[in-house]
Amino acid sequence: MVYHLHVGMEWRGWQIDRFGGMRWLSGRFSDLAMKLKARILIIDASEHDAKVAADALREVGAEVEVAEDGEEGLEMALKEPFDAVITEYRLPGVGGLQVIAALHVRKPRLPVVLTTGMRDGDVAIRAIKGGAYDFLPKPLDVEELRSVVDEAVSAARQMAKPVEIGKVKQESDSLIGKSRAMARVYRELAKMASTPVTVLIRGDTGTGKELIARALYQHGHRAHKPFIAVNCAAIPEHLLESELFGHEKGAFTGAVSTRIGRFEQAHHATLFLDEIGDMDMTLQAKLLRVLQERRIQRVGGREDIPVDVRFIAATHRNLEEMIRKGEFREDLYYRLNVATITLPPLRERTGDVPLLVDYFLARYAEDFGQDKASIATQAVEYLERQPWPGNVRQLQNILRKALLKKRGYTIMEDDLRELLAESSAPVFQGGGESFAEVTRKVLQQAMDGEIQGAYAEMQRLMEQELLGAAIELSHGNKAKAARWLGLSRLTLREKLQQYGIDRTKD
Ligand SMILES: Nc1ncnc2c1ncn2[C@@H]1O[C@H](COP(=O)(O)OP(=O)(O)OP(=O)(O)O)[C@@H](O)[C@H]1O
Repeated sequence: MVYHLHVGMEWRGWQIDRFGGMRWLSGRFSDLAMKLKARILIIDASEHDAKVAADALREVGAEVEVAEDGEEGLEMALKEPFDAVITEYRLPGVGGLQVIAALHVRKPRLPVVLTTGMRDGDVAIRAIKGGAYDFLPKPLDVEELRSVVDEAVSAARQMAKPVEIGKVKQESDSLIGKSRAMARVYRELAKMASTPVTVLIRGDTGTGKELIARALYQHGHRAHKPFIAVNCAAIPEHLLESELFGHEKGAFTGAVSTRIGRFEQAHHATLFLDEIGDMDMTLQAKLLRVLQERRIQRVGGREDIPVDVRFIAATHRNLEEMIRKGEFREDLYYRLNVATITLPPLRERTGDVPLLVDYFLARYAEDFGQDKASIATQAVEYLERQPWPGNVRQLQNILRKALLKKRGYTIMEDDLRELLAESSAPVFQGGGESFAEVTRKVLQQAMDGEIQGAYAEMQRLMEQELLGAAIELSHGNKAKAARWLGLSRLTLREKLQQYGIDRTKD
């Protein structure tokens, strides 16, 4: 049974999941809006079922191949490049679980989703323990199928798309930057990748924390096993525990079967806990126990299950400040703070801006089918002088927009000035847009892939607007502004810095 909560256009959210618990599907927009650019293999002996799944995925842009039995499917999956595989449990000859086991060994970075019409919860457990990425009951729910496949495809890309450090290669993502601060990051990265220690990656939004997490994984000793990422901020608090720890049948109303959580799924592999600062205090305590004891109990379970996981965590939050406010556990902080990589904000390494500009322009020119992109020297210098509250992500988005706007003509300083003014205009006031219009605009940006997560973006816009207005009305008097806002002066100063709002005096 699926309940869709439609906010605005295609928001897909709450769902009574196939294990009977509430589940936050992906927190992203419908694949219909997103367009799934992926190559998927469906292994199913039922022509009807294969067609239903294939049509549902083709409709959103995926390229789909179908195999009718396990042997053929396995051969295709091993030979050809796919982003994800969907296999039925019951197949003539080589069964679905065997397909999963074989691919887990030979192509551990290829996510495999098991489908079955059997109501036996044991199949799901065996599949996930055997290395399946996820499990879908039949008859398939089209939206659920698309959502799970979309997640699987992004997981596959996170694992398989190489992250090059300091150099540019086709078909790879690159960490760009020659500044001293980035050189330090690369050194830390090299040192920590080959050790099993838990690494905490810190840095403002858009500074490249996810890239670093992928690089740590790819250059680490568990690169031949899966990389499982959980965004703690994208999953509602009360669902996060079950997502991580799993649950036993009957653990809570509606938990109709046992569910394997991400910790267990990441046994012998790597688990990336993104936005760890957004985890609530109770769960922080439970996470600390996992880090110390390396064993878990499923929600509602008694059995201690050993988990051998390499943890990578990331946050853009100021954990020290959170500890002071009683929002983050100090013991967990000390546990996590042993090995850290801190990414510098872009405004502290403006010397890297020209390199990033070259890199992104070349990439986007290729994506947009343009021969080459050109940008005026003054325009690059202008970019070097900006505060970049959204860091590399913001720079990347501005360049993308500039390229689309100029369609092959040289990008000038004025173009960038205009685009930056648009993107950082005080949307609620000066822009003359209503709250509803802004909301729609932000949702549209998320659908276009310009921003990651409309929720965080709205929060950022509101904060920026509120702080900007307070500073303006107080004529730059931070103490006054802080009082009006009900924030400590320290918090306000940090936030102003984060958003690059100055014009202030203490
Ligand atoms: N040093 C870099 N070189 C090249 N691209 C980068 C670099 N840093 C960030 N990016 C790009 O900027 C975008 C944002 O990076 P990423 O998602 O890793 O940031 P983040 O720190 O995890 O942000 P958030 O805290 O908002 O999740 C991505 O498209 C990433 O590829």
